Amino acid sequence: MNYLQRQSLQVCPHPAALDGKITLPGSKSITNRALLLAGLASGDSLLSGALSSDDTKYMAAALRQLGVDVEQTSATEFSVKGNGRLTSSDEPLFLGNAGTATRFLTAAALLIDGETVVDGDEHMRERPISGLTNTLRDIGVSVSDTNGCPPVKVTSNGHFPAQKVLVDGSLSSQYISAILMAAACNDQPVEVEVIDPNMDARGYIDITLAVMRAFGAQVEETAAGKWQVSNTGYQAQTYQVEPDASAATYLWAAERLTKGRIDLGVNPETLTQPDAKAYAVMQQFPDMPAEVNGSQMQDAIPTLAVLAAFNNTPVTFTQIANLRVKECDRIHALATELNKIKPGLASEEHSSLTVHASPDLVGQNLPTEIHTYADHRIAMSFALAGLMIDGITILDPGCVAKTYPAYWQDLTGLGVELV
Ligand SMILES: O=C(O)C1=C[C@@H](OP(=O)(O)O)[C@@H](O)[C@H](O)C1
Ligand SMILES: C=C(OP(=O)(O)O)C(=O)O
Repeated sequence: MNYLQRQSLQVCPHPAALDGKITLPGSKSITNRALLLAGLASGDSLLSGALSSDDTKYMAAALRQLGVDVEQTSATEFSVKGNGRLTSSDEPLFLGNAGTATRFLTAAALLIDGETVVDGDEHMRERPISGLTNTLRDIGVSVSDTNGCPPVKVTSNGHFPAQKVLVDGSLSSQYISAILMAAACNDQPVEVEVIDPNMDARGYIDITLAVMRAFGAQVEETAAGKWQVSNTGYQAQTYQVEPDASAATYLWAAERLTKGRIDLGVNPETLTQPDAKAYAVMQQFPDMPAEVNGSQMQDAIPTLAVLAAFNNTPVTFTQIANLRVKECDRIHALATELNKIKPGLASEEHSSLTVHASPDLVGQNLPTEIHTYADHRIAMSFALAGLMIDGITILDPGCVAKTYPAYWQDLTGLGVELV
């Protein structure tokens, strides 16, 4: 059954314990960093445990356009043959709605001699990139964006033009990651500093630094939010990608909701991605705390919010304003769809979301069509509500292909019925 092509899927309730074993997809964040750095390196890299999904396919295709020989050699492996530089493409790079690929390649375009156009689908064209394009402009790069969003055009002579860069990462940490990764290919060391060192999603910067170092870069954090990036370039590697922590959150939540045991083959404490922090919060279910600061585990908030609908007491997720500029306005989408299930179930503020817990929802018949806003995380998280409530239908279930194409199959493998 190809669930990705269905217009809708109804999730049949499965209040009994979900038990089984799932092999998680590889981390999107790490796969797209490793693909880029392998592409910037000279020599043959092999990435294993990698994610094969829309986001990584767009990154791989763009790198091919830029002269890198990238081949997906199995469901979880990419072979990447780089020649130490990217070459200009006559055609725009089309990156769908992959924020990582779009932001990382916009900064990498500095290393390309010529003109590079970075574009995405209609959703990506509404996601801000001006924090990054303004930074590039400040260091003398000729760059244009479209009302602060893609398409972006970068014209460069192939050299990173500055030794000091100040980045505003307040709307997306990906801008900072993008600059850091490109900086190692300068012919001089570069100092990268963020305007606010108490940034959201700091854990993604740590992932960037880890993958950079794995590919031979030398980066030192000289003060909070300030890094000295040496001009090492990158070396080809055999590299193992860790499983995706954000994908794991759906299964951790399914386990808590159904009091089951799903073997994901990985200890949450060993995962380096920010969303692994959500595991500890979920372990407190059905008594999750009244306030959860979401700034350092942003992609896990849809999962936690749907779980919170079944908590014993209300939960407010704070410091999550950036959720408004993800694949959709996730605060609004979560509030709207939770309220469709039961009016008053959620309320939103600019940078927070309160889920007014209602454990009595379990076992009720509440026919509800969940609009998913082309957002994989809205689809995957609301499927969890379908395990507990009769009548939950997920519209456009194919949107999960962005990061977890096997999601529906994996649920059915655990015994969940989808109609
Ligand atoms: O760097 C990354 O891999 C990511 C950073 C986060 O985005 P922002 O930096 O835009 O908050 C996160 O939401 C996204 O899924 C992946
Ligand atoms: C925000 C996300 O993705 P992107 O990499 O497109 O920013 C996400 O996967 O939740």
